[in-house]
Amino acid sequence: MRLSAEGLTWAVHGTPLLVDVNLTIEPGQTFGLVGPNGSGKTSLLRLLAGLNKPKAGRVLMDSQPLHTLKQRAIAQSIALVEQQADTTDRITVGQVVSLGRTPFLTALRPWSSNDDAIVAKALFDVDMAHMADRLWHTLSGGERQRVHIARALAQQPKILLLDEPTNHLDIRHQLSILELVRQLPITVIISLHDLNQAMECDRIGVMDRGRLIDSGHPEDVLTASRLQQTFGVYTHVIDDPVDGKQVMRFRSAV
Ligand SMILES: Nc1ncnc2c1ncn2[C@@H]1O[C@H](COP(=O)(O)OP(=O)(O)OP(=O)(O)O)[C@@H](O)[C@H]1O
Repeated sequence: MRLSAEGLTWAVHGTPLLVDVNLTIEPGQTFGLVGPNGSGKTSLLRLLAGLNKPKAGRVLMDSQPLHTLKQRAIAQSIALVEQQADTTDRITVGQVVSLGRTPFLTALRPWSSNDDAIVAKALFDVDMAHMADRLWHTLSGGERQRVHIARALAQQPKILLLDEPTNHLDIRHQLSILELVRQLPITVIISLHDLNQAMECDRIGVMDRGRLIDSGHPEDVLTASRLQQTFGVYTHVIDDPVDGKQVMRFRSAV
């Protein structure tokens, strides 16, 4: 499914936080969203997920404007993994992931063994199957993050939005989650602070002070001059002698 933003603008108490964002992500692409702290990545993801309403502009799923759809219909196509999502309920890991099936359940279509299988697969994919019966509040930060991703996977979305999904993960789980989402045959938008990891995306967009200032192929977008201008760092680009891929090393510009 294609996801587009047309002239998206968002403000809080008169302060513009997103300004005229135009973006199209083609079906099946993995789009990396990068930018300094406070540049608007989370704000954009929440608008793309239909959680906040734009002051101007619109979001389209294929040709369907998001604002014409009910939240349940949006949740049947779009899943968002937020940076900070918490619950105080006494709820198990398996129950959290089962919530991903909610948009599809009705009186005529109650929980079935197919839903059990989808939840089990989602837990397996994030390496949390062995903790299905653990209480949520006993989990570590990284384990919680993997469960949130599993809940979104259980939603079987056509578009998956992930807000810094690897920030609490150890390196093995960072790599396996990124590999997992890249291989999903769906449209993925993922905000990342690790610019070397962002290089693995099909396309990249750079946010700066509420604007999408550049987008395109990673090597065209994340140039040394862009990194100096937008992130305030000097960058050395090195060719990895093992696989020939480019690796960035950063040095403070001040
Ligand atoms: N509800 C709100 N009220 C006031 N300001 C807000 C609100 N939500 C976000 N902001 C501000 O909007 C700006 C963009 O925030 P946002 O969370 O979208 O940035 P980000 O790029 O995701 O940042 P980070 O990399 O730190 O996660 C920030 O300056 C933030 O303080």
